[in-house]
Amino acid sequence: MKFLSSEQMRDVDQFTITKLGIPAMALMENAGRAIAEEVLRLGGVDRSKLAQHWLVLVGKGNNGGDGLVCSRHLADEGVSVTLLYAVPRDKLSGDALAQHRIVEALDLPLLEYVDDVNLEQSDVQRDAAAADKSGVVGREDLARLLTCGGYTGIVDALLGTGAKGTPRGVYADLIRAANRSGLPIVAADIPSGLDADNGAIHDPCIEARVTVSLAFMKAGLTQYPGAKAAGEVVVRYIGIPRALPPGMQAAGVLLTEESLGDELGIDVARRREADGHKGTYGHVLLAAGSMPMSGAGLLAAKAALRAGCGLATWALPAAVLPHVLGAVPELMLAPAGDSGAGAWTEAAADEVLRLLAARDVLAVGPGMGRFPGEDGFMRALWEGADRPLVVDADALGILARADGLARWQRRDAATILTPHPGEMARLTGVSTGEVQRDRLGIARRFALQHGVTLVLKGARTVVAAPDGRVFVNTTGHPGMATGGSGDVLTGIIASLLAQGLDDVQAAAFGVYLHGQAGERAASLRHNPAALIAGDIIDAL
Ligand SMILES: NC(=O)C1=CN([C@@H]2O[C@H](COP(=O)(O)OP(=O)(O)OC[C@H]3O[C@@H](n4cnc5c(N)ncnc54)[C@H](O)[C@@H]3O)[C@@H](O)[C@H]2O)[C@@H](O)CC1
Ligand SMILES: [K+]
Repeated sequence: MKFLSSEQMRDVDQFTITKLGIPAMALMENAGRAIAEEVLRLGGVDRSKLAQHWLVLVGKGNNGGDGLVCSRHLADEGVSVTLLYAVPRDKLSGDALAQHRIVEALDLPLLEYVDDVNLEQSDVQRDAAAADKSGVVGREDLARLLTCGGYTGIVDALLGTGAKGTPRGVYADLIRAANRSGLPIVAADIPSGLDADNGAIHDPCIEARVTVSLAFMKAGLTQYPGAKAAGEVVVRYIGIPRALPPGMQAAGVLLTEESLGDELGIDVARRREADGHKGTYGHVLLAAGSMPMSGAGLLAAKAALRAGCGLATWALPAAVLPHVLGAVPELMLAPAGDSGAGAWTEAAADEVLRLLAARDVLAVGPGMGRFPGEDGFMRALWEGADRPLVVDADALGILARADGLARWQRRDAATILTPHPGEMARLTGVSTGEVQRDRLGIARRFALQHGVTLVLKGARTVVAAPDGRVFVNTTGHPGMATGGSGDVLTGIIASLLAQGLDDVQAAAFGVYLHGQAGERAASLRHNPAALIAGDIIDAL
């Protein structure tokens, strides 16, 4: 499933209206109808339509217009509706104003929210208040109206993709009051207060039970905390063609079994050749582990085998080898340089590169620790490995400290980096918070700039390709937030590369399989808090 940024959504709207000639009012009609259907689905679970009373919060733009159409359809279904406008009715713009005239002609109950502070300052609002005292709700009345009004739920049609920045004034009041009411909220298009482009939320932001994303999924609904504020996301067709206008590339694609096949050409059934042998499925070389972090190497290597590669060799400091010998009998072990205490050395890079000559892919980093000469070690692998390279964990730390992306030769073979948000922050020199506020944008720019495939881990992992394409994973489970989970992912991705998938395919399918295995592993536990990384491997 494709998702779009707010700017792309505007372009698609414009293309549909001006180039195709589908009237904006027709799109709004379909949008409002779709929202009403979702309201009825939510409200109908335990109540009849006649017993329901929805409060529809209406903003001044087209999002408000959607809310007005929705309320008209709800009323027609026999559901009671009350409209609460964020602005005086004559301040609605464009198509929303046209929709207002319709609901006015139908005599739907209508209230206007007036911020009491502004009441003294604004002539327009004072006039509006004077014109219809009974229809005006002040700040004092707002909480009482929402909590004691007997409403079934709230439709949030305050702000959509046209919103900029933090909700201001009356909008902020209405959003806060809606959240405090505890009533279920259905958001039109996006929860008001959400940044539709990156999933950041402003203060305040609607906390929706259901979000009805119109025409296309919006980028901001794919990432946390926006994904949480959105609740259940339903994408509804409103008459805008599903094919994008010529030349437009979606902001990203959600990874599902369907999109892995259609967009990335992956055989998700993972058929094996009837006459295949272990050589058919590739040979992974892993450089990982040190004393006492040998487990990271074991997890990554075992995950690689479970993900289907024909062979896996684990290169590790010689002194560690006796301690892990036989732990995974299917695995080959290769001692590589050692400081004497089970730590890596700069010279070990030569041995790793020698081993790589007879193998298909190199994964480096899990449990490697810090060591003297790490800069030279990593540079030798970065510049010398003429095979696909997966860089994870401690190897990412070396890359960041050495400023390798700027200082070292650009690689010809495929490169996949798999940072968690903290590692991404060190690679980019910004804070973890800044990374999390714009995961899609930061991942995309980084991949484009450095010519690598970037896997930015965390709930809804982002995969950014060197050509600017972005994918967001949909599988996974909070139980996977446990030590070693990332090592397992590294093994899976390396394994898929060894089996002939390209860098973007391996990264995308890797995060998908990893998340799916995590879901399965969590479901096998009485409480998913008990999930450990080895369970993910077992569930592969
Ligand atoms: N033809 C179209 O363009 C369609 C648009 N649709 C709806 O229209 C929405 C986009 O409509 P608009 O572009 O009119 O914009 P919105 O309705 O999202 O809101 C824009 C209005 O809110 C105000 N505003 C912006 N940022 C604010 C802030 N931080 N605090 C307070 N007020 C703020 C602005 O004054 C502006 O008038 C979509 O999300 C969707 O719901 C649907 O009706 C389908 C068709
Ligand atoms: K909204």
